[in-house]
Amino acid sequence: MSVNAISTEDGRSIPAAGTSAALQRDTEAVLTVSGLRRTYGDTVVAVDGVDFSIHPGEIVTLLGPSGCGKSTTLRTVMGLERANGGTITYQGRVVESETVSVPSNKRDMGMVFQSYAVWPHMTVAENVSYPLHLRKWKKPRIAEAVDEVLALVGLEDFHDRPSTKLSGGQQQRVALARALVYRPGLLLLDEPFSNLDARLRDEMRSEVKAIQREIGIAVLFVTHDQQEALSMSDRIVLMRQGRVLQSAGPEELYNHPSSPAARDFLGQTLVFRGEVVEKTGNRTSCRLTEAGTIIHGIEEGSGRPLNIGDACEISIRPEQAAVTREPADRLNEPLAVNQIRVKVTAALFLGDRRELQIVTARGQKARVFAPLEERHVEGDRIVIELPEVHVRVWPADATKTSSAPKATITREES
Ligand SMILES: Nc1ncnc2c1ncn2[C@@H]1O[C@H](COP(=O)(O)OP(=O)(O)OP(=O)(O)O)[C@@H](O)[C@H]1O
Repeated sequence: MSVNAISTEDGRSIPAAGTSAALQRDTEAVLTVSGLRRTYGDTVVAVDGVDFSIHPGEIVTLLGPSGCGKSTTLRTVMGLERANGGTITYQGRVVESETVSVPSNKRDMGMVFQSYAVWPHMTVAENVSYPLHLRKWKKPRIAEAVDEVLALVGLEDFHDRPSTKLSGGQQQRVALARALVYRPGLLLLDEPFSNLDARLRDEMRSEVKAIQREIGIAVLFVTHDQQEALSMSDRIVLMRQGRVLQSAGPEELYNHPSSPAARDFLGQTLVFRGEVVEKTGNRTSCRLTEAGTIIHGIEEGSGRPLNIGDACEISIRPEQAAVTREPADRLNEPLAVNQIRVKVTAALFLGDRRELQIVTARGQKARVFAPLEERHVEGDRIVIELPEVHVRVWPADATKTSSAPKATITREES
């Protein structure tokens, strides 16, 4: 499936990603969305001043909870919805603004929907060639482009297969081939894997990413699935209530969320309350409200520096908290810094490790992970260690901007 160059309708040859020609490609944004606004009637503000851009060869993902405006943003980029404000610039020209709205079929973008939208009365090749007939390509070039794209998505042997005789994953590949066949400058993917079973979804994620890397196309991807966003994206635009909360690479977003809302949406978090007792260099030390233990950590985000005496929140990702091997007879002794004592409420075998569901002295429920050799059972009292390098300290009132926590996110009951 290796492709060095891909051909376009007018016979141009576009360098594939990874080739030296591709390295010289234009680094200007393929797509720039600025101040995008979309309302429905007088009451619904679906998109409220969204800004982001996509550079050549990048996968940018719009991620956020249901109803935050992801699909509306994507559909407005595609030209299926009109904007009420802001500008969309694509390949150097404005395609959407107060005065301009280029129709979707003139935008040279490919789109794959959640419901594959493969036409049942057509064969694979007929489905895939359809956009080329609409664009009045000549027959020999259609045949060539269809063969090329079917090879790209691994369907070269399914050319004449009726679309009804395809599995879900194969239909999704047909939809992808149909979106790519005219070599658009941008591929839009709206939750394309959500109808597939878990195994196939994993497989398709890797394949789509490999295809994207191979042809070097820019992608705007919409999902509400954190794992999908983290594994697929070069950059994630995290949205909430029609606005951008934070835009960053997956690791940056996960490790350095700029607000509790961003932190709590992406992944699980253990959160404790406390008070700042010392600040030295990068270290902020807090006394935990519930145990009196001192926790050292790194101050994070939210703009307002903490002072000694301020109420604060201490957070850590569960996988970064370690279960210590504290002997049972020392369990009543004072704790060292960055330790907290908890009780196990359930121990689950996950195959490669154990998940311990825990509760703190003040009733906060959480989960941590332990190696297989740690055979804790319900009712055990254990000590968990919060390594300083992974502990983040926030102003306590910063949570007021936080979105409602998901079921898996735990926070201290106040
Ligand atoms: N045609 C419409 N008429 C009225 N309100 C709409 C319409 N389309 C979307 N909305 C509203 O706009 C908001 C954003 O919807 P949108 O579909 O963009 O969210 P989303 O983040 O893609 O959600 P999901 O992940 O559930 O698809 C929601 O409150 C939704 O109810």
